[in-house]
Amino acid sequence: MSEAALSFENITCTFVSREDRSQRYTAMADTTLTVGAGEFVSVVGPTGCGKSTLLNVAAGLLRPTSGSVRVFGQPLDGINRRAGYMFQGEALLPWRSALSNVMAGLEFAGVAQDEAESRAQDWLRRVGLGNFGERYPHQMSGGMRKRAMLAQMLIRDPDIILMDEPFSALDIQTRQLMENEVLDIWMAKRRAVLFITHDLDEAIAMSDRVIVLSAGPGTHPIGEFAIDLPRPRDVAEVRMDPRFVELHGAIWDVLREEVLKGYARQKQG
Ligand SMILES: Nc1ncnc2c1ncn2[C@@H]1O[C@H](COP(=O)(O)OP(=O)(O)OP(=O)(O)O)[C@@H](O)[C@H]1O
Repeated sequence: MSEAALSFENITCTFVSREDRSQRYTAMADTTLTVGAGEFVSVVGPTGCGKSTLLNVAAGLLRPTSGSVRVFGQPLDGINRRAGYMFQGEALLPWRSALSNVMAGLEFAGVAQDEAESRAQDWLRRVGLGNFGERYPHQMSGGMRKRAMLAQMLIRDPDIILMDEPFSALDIQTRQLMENEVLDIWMAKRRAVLFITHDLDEAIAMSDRVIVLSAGPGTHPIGEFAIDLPRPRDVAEVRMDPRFVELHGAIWDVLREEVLKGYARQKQG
């Protein structure tokens, strides 16, 4: 069996509590999960349960309190150099054009200017921004900025792709277009993807496997579902598939209670 691209082994993350500095809050407890090479895995869970914490651990930005992370079998120590990430917010440098933003990672890695520029131009074309390389972030729509961020991440050809609700700020049509684009690119490259979302439809439409997290504190996986829908998929059309509806029902059965618990916790403040 080939080695997992990413494996979390008994990960626990505790933080100093924001409410009472003398207390600790256990965000994630004893979490074990893997993402196979070439596998698209989504993690869903109620708001505030620890999804971003999990991604930060995978990126090497946050060291777990206990447990370990392996990247293609090697213990992760520091930043995960084999991963590219795309977070919820805006990550473009406002003083750089789209082209210049997309080539930034290559420049930092010491790639020659000419080559960086031609590869960036190619990636801009692949994400549908071929004619917009000169635009600055404030001259682009939210969807265009997300496309540029996608190109900025993919240009470095990471072996593992980490995405934290990357399209949550987009309108539904733009979002579905981008989800399909990500799937097309993923089908061509088959990198390992860990995709965080609170949107169950998005998770099912895109993934090979969906993992459900419990509400915090002490978040951990409570369900795992193989998504056996045929590929290639169109994220809008696949939702009509009777098997999609069936999977949605089964996963929602597990997720519902946790969403209610998470909501109640938030209301308590
Ligand atoms: N640096 C920190 N210090 C203290 N508490 C933290 C820290 N980071 C996260 N937490 C807490 O850990 C829990 C999990 O946070 P996290 O951001 O991972 O959740 P999430 O599932 O990504 O949330 P959302 O669905 O709102 O994006 C939350 O209760 C949060 O308040």
